[in-house]
Amino acid sequence: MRPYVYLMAAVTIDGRIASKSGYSRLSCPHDLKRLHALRAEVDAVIVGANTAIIDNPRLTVRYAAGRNPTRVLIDGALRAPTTLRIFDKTAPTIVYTTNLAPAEKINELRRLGIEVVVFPSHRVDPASVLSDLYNRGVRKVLIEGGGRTNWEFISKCLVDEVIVTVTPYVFGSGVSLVEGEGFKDIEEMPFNLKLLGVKLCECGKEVVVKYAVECKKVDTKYNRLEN
Ligand SMILES: NC(=O)C1=CN([C@@H]2O[C@H](COP(=O)(O)OP(=O)(O)OC[C@H]3O[C@@H](n4cnc5c(N)ncnc54)[C@H](OP(=O)(O)O)[C@@H]3O)[C@@H](O)[C@H]2O)C=CC1
Ligand SMILES: Nc1nc(O)c(N)c(N[C@@H]2O[C@H](COP(=O)(O)O)[C@@H](O)[C@H]2O)n1
Repeated sequence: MRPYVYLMAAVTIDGRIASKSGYSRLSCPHDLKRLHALRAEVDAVIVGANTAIIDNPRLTVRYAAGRNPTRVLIDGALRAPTTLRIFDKTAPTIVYTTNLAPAEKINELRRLGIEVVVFPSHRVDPASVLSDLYNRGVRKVLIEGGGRTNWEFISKCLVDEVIVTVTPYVFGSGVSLVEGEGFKDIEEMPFNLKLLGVKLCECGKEVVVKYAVECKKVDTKYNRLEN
């Protein structure tokens, strides 16, 4: 079993979530309120190593009412410095890493009270992350990027809902919403996207688009949700 999975991001009109320099602050204050309201609704928020290192995010609920979710970091080689905000005491944090992680860094994080799960391989398996979170009582998850992490989950049909805010900017290069090996055509996509809604942001400059991810083939082991 796995939790229900949301993926949320703000993109430029050319589909970038960050510029070539790593700049990513795209959302207006209204959109940030939506992000924080969703954080308050879920039990856990997932980010990848680059997002943790570049943004140094808090991943807490500040612009909406509600409790902080558990923060989840996927960091294969455990590159994230222990001084990052994601390791502070404001909310629990779980790190998923691999056998590439230095033992001393794992111990350092554990001494800080961080839960560290080490996969016995060179890769973190996203389906196993979700099933582990489910076993810890997590029923709703928000994936907050970046592009590579989004690919890891969506390419395996491990996302249920995508919420993208299109903002009035163009980067021309940088990080796309989804960054991976890619699909050669729409037939190769393992899912269909069903439009759930479109909303003009309160700021009048951004558009929020919501899609349901419908898997073409349901993997009974990993894609099964609790009913
Ligand atoms: N505008 C927006 O809404 C948002 C923008 N962003 C931006 O996105 C950018 C970062 O995106 P991106 O560079 O794609 O990086 P990610 O944040 O997705 O991090 C990718 C790294 O995480 C580790 N990782 C992810 N999945 C796995 C796995 N299954 N197994 C092992 N390691 C894994 C890898 O580290 P390693 O290579 O060490 O193995 C990988 O290189 C930042 O600039 C950030 O600001 C982020 C979120 C939202
Ligand atoms: N939805 C969304 N819109 C943007 O414009 C963003 N830059 C992000 N980024 C995500 O939010 C994290 C920062 O969180 P804190 O404010 O520090 O709590 C960042 O790391 C991305 O995951 N998202």
